[in-house]
Amino acid sequence: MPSASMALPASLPEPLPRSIFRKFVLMLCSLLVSLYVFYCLAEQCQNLPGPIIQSPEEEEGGYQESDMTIWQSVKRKKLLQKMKRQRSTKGKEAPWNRLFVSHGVDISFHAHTGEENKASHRTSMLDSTLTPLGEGSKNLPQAIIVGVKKGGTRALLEFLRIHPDIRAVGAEPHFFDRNYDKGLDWYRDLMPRTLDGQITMEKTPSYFVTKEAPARISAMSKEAKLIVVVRDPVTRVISDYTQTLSKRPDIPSFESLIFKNRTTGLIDISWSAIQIGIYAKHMENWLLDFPIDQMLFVSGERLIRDPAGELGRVQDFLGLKRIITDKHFYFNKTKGFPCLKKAEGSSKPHCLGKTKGRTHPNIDPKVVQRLREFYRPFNMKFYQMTGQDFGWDY
Ligand SMILES: Nc1ncnc2c1ncn2[C@@H]1O[C@H](COP(=O)(O)OS(=O)(=O)O)[C@@H](OP(=O)(O)O)[C@H]1O
Repeated sequence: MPSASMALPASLPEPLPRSIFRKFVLMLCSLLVSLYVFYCLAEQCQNLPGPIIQSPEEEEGGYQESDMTIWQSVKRKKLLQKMKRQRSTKGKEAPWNRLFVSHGVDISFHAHTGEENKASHRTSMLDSTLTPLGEGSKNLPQAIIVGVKKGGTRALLEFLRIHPDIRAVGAEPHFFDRNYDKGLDWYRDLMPRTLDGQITMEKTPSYFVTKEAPARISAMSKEAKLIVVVRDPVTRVISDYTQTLSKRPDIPSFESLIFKNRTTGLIDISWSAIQIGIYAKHMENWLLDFPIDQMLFVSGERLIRDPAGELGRVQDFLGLKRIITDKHFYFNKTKGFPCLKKAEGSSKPHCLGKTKGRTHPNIDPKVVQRLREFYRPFNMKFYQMTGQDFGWDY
């Protein structure tokens, strides 16, 4: 019988001595471990979001997990799951939690939102800034949904997010009203990463009524495209009141808030909810800094009746291919609103959360009529300015 060593072909090199081989494997392992640790640390730092102040007065509950949260890629989703796993193993004291606390920032969206929802908002904030290392760059927004409060701004943003060429920050940054002193770098850092040709967007409805907002946006970019979702000012003010009522059930009645003098029917224009609906007045301010063709006015009513039609106009305005069409929507009878058939990367239908589409209280028709009269001249002026009849006056 030939021995084992004799069976080896003569051309094979001498095997490495065991001790050298072991050292080599050990070094390789430690190199791989350090690379992995380095990667994890870098990834976490990259994805920590900057603080955002979200007033419960504004879009309370706007951006929930139950809302239409669109993932731009499966890769992002995987990363998020990984971050969630890391967070759950580290408990409540995860680094991003500590960061929010240490900044003293409350990013909850609703005064009445439960703790569970608050946690999901926090996750949503992370979602909106989550981007794998090296994928694209953060840019200042080229298009902003500037208003109006309760107009349908969340629906528009969430629908737009289906478009592969749009990347939007989920929460409202409130940069041009409340956070301007934080500077443009702070603002840019909130934005999601974009690839060449993709448009960065955000929405903050209170910009529309902020005196300084037009000049500040223009100072950032004279070419910025502005989108205003407008809604019948009468329904808008009732919606605004309904939102406040849901948080503070003890507020005075709608009637007592809108009238300065109930007997004479004098409307109290010092109430901010009334002021917001005087669109023509706010427009004068915007037109000092932006030409009208840089502004698009979306009908909040048509956004509900025919979302694809309004989305078509918005995509044209943004210079994008009409990718969002009828086939993306279905009407959810229970919700009473159009919803998305599926978010990207998901096969499930998605509706906005329960704070969107609340049942409004019944208001005395005479009071509604008085409000219609009040707004009519301002609406006429607004139709003239925009060249669009929104059909609120009949
Ligand atoms: N698809 C869909 N689903 C649900 N809700 C929809 C939708 N499209 C428009 N709307 C209307 O959006 C209203 C809320 O407007 P905003 O998102 O601008 O509110 S906020 O200012 O950000 O708080 C909200 O107002 P209310 O009905 O008064 O709750 C809705 O009427």
